[in-house]
Amino acid sequence: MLLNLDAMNDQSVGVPPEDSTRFLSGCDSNPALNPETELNEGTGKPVDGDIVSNTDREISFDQEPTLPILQKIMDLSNNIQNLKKEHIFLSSQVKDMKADSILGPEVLDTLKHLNNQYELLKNKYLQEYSERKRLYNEVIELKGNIRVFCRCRPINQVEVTNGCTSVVEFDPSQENELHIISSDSSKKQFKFDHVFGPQDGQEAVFAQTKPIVTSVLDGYNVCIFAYGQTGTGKTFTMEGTPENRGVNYRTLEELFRISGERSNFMTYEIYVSMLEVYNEKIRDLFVENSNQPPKRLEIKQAADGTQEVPGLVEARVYGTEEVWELLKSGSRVRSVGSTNANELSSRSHCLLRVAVKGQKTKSHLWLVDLAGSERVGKIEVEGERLKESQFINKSLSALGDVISALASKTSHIPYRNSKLTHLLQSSLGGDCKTLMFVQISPSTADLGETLCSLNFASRVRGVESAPARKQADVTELLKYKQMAEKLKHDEKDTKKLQDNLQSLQLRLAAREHICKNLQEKVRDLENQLVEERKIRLKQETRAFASVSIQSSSQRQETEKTRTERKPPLGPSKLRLPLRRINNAMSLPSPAPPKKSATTKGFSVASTEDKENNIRTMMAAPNKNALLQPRRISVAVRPPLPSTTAEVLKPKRRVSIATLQPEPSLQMTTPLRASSSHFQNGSAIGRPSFVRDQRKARYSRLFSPLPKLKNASETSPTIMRSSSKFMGSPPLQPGSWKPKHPTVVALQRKSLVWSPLKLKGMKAYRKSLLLPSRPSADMQ
Ligand SMILES: Nc1ncnc2c1ncn2[C@@H]1O[C@H](COP(=O)(O)OP(=O)(O)OP(=O)(O)O)[C@@H](O)[C@H]1O
Repeated sequence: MLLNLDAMNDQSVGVPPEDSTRFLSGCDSNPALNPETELNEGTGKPVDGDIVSNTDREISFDQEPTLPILQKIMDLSNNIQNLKKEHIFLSSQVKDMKADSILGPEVLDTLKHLNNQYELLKNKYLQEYSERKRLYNEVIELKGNIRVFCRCRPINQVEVTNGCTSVVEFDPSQENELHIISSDSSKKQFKFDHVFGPQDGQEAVFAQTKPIVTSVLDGYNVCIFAYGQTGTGKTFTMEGTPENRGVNYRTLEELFRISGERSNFMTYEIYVSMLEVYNEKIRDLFVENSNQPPKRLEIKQAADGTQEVPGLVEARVYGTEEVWELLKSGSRVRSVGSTNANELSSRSHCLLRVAVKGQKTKSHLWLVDLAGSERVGKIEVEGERLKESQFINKSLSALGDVISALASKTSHIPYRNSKLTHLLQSSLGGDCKTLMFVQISPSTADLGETLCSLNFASRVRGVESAPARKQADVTELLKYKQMAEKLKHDEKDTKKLQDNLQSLQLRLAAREHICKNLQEKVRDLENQLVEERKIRLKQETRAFASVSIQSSSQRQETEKTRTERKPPLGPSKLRLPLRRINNAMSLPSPAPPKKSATTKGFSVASTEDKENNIRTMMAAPNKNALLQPRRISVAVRPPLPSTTAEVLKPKRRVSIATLQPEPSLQMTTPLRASSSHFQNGSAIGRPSFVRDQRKARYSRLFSPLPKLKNASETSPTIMRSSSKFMGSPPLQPGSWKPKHPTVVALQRKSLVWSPLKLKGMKAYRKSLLLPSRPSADMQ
């Protein structure tokens, strides 16, 4: 700030110039404090050229006292200087802050980190968004791509005056069905995806519609139309009134809201067009009526396969108010006419097209207010109105055909049968979503038309949910249901099997335990047997030694006795052949046989059983029956033709008796001796029962072999038995030689035949030899 001191001097009255000069000279010495000096910003030094030379204009204030104004100037100059200093200081501070704190590396790092986080969150959000979109779409598809809502308007004043009543009944608990009371008081039920009653406002309607319309932002084509008789509220539902705005306005409002929400990562452009199809002609409703004839619009197929109307005005919209004005202007242009059903009846189909252009997508939403569907006769029209009605009906029936074809998934969809369906082609079918509002009147006067509309809507919905689609769903459901039942059943079975397995395992464990015990017992018994055999062998060896000494003297005597006493053998027919022990027959017994030890085909009866069998056998009249080969206890002997008393006598083993070796051959086996007591199947010349059975047995076993005079002396039975048992040919004195390996072995070896030798006959040995030893004589 420069002060014009010359001027000041002129104005200063009574101030001595000397005093003034003195006063100012102090300020001059320091240029920074000189109010006239403009300091260089930053250095605080005076700017060159701004230094004021006070020598030229020295002012002396000596003569006059300092004026108050001058004092004020001085104060202000001081203030200025202070402020300048402060400014310089603050400037340097700002410079420092810029360099260090604001854009320092830490701040930059933080910013970078935040930026990364932002990108990450943005990507996550986009992923979630696409997933939500997919799920949302699935929900819509599950509900059905073609959905039908029914809306019934309230009964109006005219209808009340005319005495009409409501024919529609709603069940508040069932929001998707309604009943129509017919003239005969019968009720007809209709079901839809949702039913709106007279009390349901525009908000409630749009709440159900919203999920479908917003699909357009996700790239789906959507078509919503209102169908019904004239005056039932189609225009009210779609356009609404300023107080009760309809689906069209609310849809655009919602689209703006969502696009605003997504504006951070997605940008949408929204365009609207409005047209009507009147008498099969397309008219642009955004072109105001003028005196010129309206431009004729046609439908063309675009390169991407969509239907376009070249020349149709498409207005980009940015907000709801703008939309409302456009809709109003379009509605004004629409063709309306007065019918006796509606003062301002829509005589055309009004279509509002909303095009949404996303970053990669472009989709269309059609909001259609159809012309009244009533039958021609109903509204008593003629002339131009009649023609309109015919066009309307034709196009509505074409729409019905298209929806039916879509729902039943037929290969040909008749889109081109009307301008309406042709226009909607790319928004009807495929993965497009379709919603139909069927508007009805509650009045009794409109019952016929109401039933017509409801039947049409039911057909649309019913076909949609019938074979092609719903049935597939039902089949799938049934399949899952069956699978679930099977699974349940299988689980039950598995549980049962597990229980069974568990019990079997327990039983097995118990059996194993028993088995182990039995094995131990068997082992003990075998050991016992071995011991016993050893003892017996010793005894037999001793007995044989003593017997062989007396054998020569006794042989003569024995033979003589045998020849005298031995009765001839019975006829061979009556004698039963000796059988293999495992092929022996059992005797028929009236009583079931008692439990006996059985080992691999060998049945060993108890002593009591054997006796019973013998008795039964004796009593059996049919002897052939006895010959039937059956398993028989080796303890049982076949009956003999001799007396009962003889039969009951203990017998010697036939097998032993049949062995007839060469007389010359000196047999060392005790088997040879056994036949000496056996003649005609009965033991002769031996005590009937010997108390010491073992001794008796030994004596029998080791008695000298009988001398056979000739072959004729040998009983055929014996021969046969012998041959069967040992495989030896009929005996020829002096010529017979054993051929069978067993016999040869027996002759060579000094051994006693015993069932003990049989392998695998543990039970046999156990029961026959050890525990019931006395029964051995029965063999
Ligand atoms: N749900 C409703 N609530 C209140 N008023 C309704 C309702 N639905 C229809 N209206 C009224 O009924 C009258 C006829 O409705 P609107 O013109 O919408 O019928 P429309 O089906 O479009 O008839 P048209 O086919 O002849 O154009 C209007 O006055 C409208 O306000």
